[in-house]
Amino acid sequence: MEKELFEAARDAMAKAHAPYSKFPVGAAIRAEDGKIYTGANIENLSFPEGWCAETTAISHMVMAGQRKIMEVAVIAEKLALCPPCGGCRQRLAEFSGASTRIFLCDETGVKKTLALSDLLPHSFETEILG
Ligand SMILES: O=c1ccn([C@H]2C[C@H](O)[C@@H](CO)O2)c(=O)[nH]1
Ligand SMILES: [Zn+2]
Repeated sequence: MEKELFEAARDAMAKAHAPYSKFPVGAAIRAEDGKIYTGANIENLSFPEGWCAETTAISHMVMAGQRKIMEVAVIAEKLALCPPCGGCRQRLAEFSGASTRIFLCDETGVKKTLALSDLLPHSFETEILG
Protein backbone atom coordinates (compact mmCIF):
# COMPACT_ATOMS: atom_id res chain seq x y z
CA MET A 1 0.00 0.00 0.00
CA GLU A 2 2.78 2.39 0.99
CA LYS A 3 4.73 1.35 -2.08
CA GLU A 4 1.77 2.04 -4.36
CA LEU A 5 1.41 5.54 -2.91
CA PHE A 6 5.14 6.18 -3.24
CA GLU A 7 5.07 5.10 -6.89
CA ALA A 8 2.09 7.34 -7.58
CA ALA A 9 3.92 10.33 -6.05
CA ARG A 10 7.04 9.55 -8.07
CA ASP A 11 5.02 9.29 -11.30
CA ALA A 12 3.27 12.57 -10.47
CA MET A 13 6.64 14.28 -9.93
CA ALA A 14 7.46 13.57 -13.59
CA LYS A 15 4.55 15.85 -14.53
CA ALA A 16 5.77 18.86 -12.52
CA HIS A 17 5.93 22.21 -14.26
CA ALA A 18 8.96 23.63 -12.47
CA PRO A 19 11.08 25.45 -15.06
CA TYR A 20 11.94 28.29 -12.65
CA SER A 21 12.97 26.48 -9.47
CA LYS A 22 13.96 23.30 -11.33
CA PHE A 23 12.69 21.57 -8.20
CA PRO A 24 10.06 19.00 -9.26
CA VAL A 25 7.84 17.67 -6.45
CA GLY A 26 5.20 14.94 -6.53
CA ALA A 27 2.46 14.13 -4.04
CA ALA A 28 -0.07 11.31 -3.77
CA ILE A 29 -3.04 11.18 -1.41
CA ARG A 30 -4.98 8.08 -0.46
CA ALA A 31 -8.49 9.25 0.35
CA GLU A 32 -11.26 7.55 2.33
CA ASP A 33 -12.51 5.79 -0.81
CA GLY A 34 -9.16 3.98 -1.03
CA LYS A 35 -8.30 5.72 -4.29
CA ILE A 36 -5.15 7.69 -4.99
CA TYR A 37 -5.17 11.36 -6.04
CA THR A 38 -1.93 12.83 -7.30
CA GLY A 39 -0.36 16.21 -7.89
CA ALA A 40 2.80 17.99 -8.96
CA ASN A 41 3.98 21.55 -8.41
CA ILE A 42 2.89 23.96 -11.12
CA GLU A 43 4.96 27.13 -11.33
CA ASN A 44 4.35 30.39 -13.17
CA LEU A 45 6.51 33.09 -14.73
CA SER A 46 4.90 35.39 -12.19
CA PHE A 47 6.64 33.48 -9.41
CA PRO A 48 4.16 33.82 -6.51
CA GLU A 49 1.38 32.41 -8.69
CA GLY A 50 2.77 28.89 -8.69
CA TRP A 51 1.62 26.23 -6.25
CA CYS A 52 2.77 23.03 -4.59
CA ALA A 53 2.37 19.36 -5.47
CA GLU A 54 0.35 18.70 -2.31
CA THR A 55 -2.11 21.46 -3.25
CA THR A 56 -2.67 19.95 -6.71
CA ALA A 57 -3.30 16.54 -5.14
CA ILE A 58 -5.77 17.99 -2.63
CA SER A 59 -7.71 19.69 -5.42
CA HIS A 60 -7.98 16.43 -7.37
CA MET A 61 -9.24 14.65 -4.25
CA VAL A 62 -11.83 17.31 -3.46
CA MET A 63 -13.14 17.46 -7.02
CA ALA A 64 -13.60 13.68 -6.94
CA GLY A 65 -15.98 14.25 -4.03
CA GLN A 66 -13.60 13.06 -1.33
CA ARG A 67 -13.03 14.98 1.91
CA LYS A 68 -10.78 12.79 4.03
CA ILE A 69 -7.04 12.18 3.65
CA MET A 70 -5.84 8.82 5.00
CA GLU A 71 -2.22 8.94 3.79
CA VAL A 72 0.01 11.30 1.81
CA ALA A 73 3.32 10.57 0.09
CA VAL A 74 5.64 13.41 -0.94
CA ILE A 75 8.80 13.21 -3.02
CA ALA A 76 11.18 15.79 -4.49
CA GLU A 77 13.74 15.09 -7.18
CA LYS A 78 16.53 17.11 -5.63
CA LEU A 79 16.10 16.73 -1.89
CA ALA A 80 16.63 13.74 0.39
CA LEU A 81 13.22 14.32 1.95
CA CYS A 82 10.65 17.03 1.25
CA PRO A 83 8.36 17.86 4.18
CA PRO A 84 5.29 19.84 3.04
CA CYS A 85 5.62 23.63 3.29
CA GLY A 86 3.70 25.57 5.95
CA GLY A 87 0.82 26.48 3.64
CA CYS A 88 0.36 22.87 2.53
CA ARG A 89 0.44 21.65 6.12
CA GLN A 90 -2.53 23.89 6.80
CA ARG A 91 -4.31 22.73 3.63
CA LEU A 92 -3.67 19.08 4.51
CA ALA A 93 -4.99 19.72 8.03
CA GLU A 94 -8.31 20.82 6.54
CA PHE A 95 -8.93 17.26 5.33
CA SER A 96 -6.92 15.18 7.83
CA GLY A 97 -7.52 13.44 11.14
CA ALA A 98 -5.44 12.05 13.99
CA SER A 99 -4.70 8.89 12.02
CA THR A 100 -3.57 10.64 8.81
CA ARG A 101 -0.02 9.66 7.93
CA ILE A 102 2.57 11.59 5.90
CA PHE A 103 5.20 9.53 4.08
CA LEU A 104 8.37 11.39 3.15
CA CYS A 105 10.03 9.59 0.25
CA ASP A 106 13.27 9.55 -1.65
CA GLU A 107 13.79 7.89 -5.05
CA THR A 108 13.93 4.44 -3.41
CA GLY A 109 10.74 4.61 -1.34
CA VAL A 110 9.26 5.77 1.97
CA LYS A 111 11.98 6.99 4.31
CA LYS A 112 10.05 8.65 7.11
CA THR A 113 6.47 8.42 8.41
CA LEU A 114 4.90 11.29 10.34
CA ALA A 115 1.51 12.26 11.72
CA LEU A 116 0.18 15.63 10.58
CA SER A 117 0.30 16.74 14.23
CA ASP A 118 4.09 16.20 14.10
CA LEU A 119 4.28 18.67 11.22
CA LEU A 120 1.62 21.09 12.43
CA PRO A 121 1.33 21.13 16.23
CA HIS A 122 -0.95 23.69 17.91
CA SER A 123 -2.77 24.19 14.61
CA PHE A 124 -5.40 26.83 13.98
CA GLU A 125 -8.75 25.48 15.14
CA THR A 126 -11.92 27.29 16.08
CA GLU A 127 -15.54 26.33 16.60
CA ILE A 128 -16.63 29.83 15.59
CA LEU A 129 -15.95 29.20 11.92
CA GLY A 130 -17.15 25.60 12.04
O1 LIG B 1 6.46 20.67 0.00
C1 LIG B 1 6.71 21.30 -1.04
C2 LIG B 1 7.73 22.26 -1.09
C3 LIG B 1 7.94 22.92 -2.30
N1 LIG B 1 7.19 22.63 -3.39
C4 LIG B 1 7.44 23.31 -4.66
C5 LIG B 1 7.05 24.77 -4.72
C6 LIG B 1 7.98 25.27 -5.81
O2 LIG B 1 7.38 25.00 -7.08
C7 LIG B 1 9.22 24.41 -5.67
C8 LIG B 1 10.38 25.10 -4.96
O3 LIG B 1 9.99 25.57 -3.74
O4 LIG B 1 8.82 23.27 -4.94
C9 LIG B 1 6.19 21.67 -3.35
O5 LIG B 1 5.54 21.40 -4.35
N2 LIG B 1 5.98 21.06 -2.16
ZN1 LIG C 1 3.30 23.70 -0.15
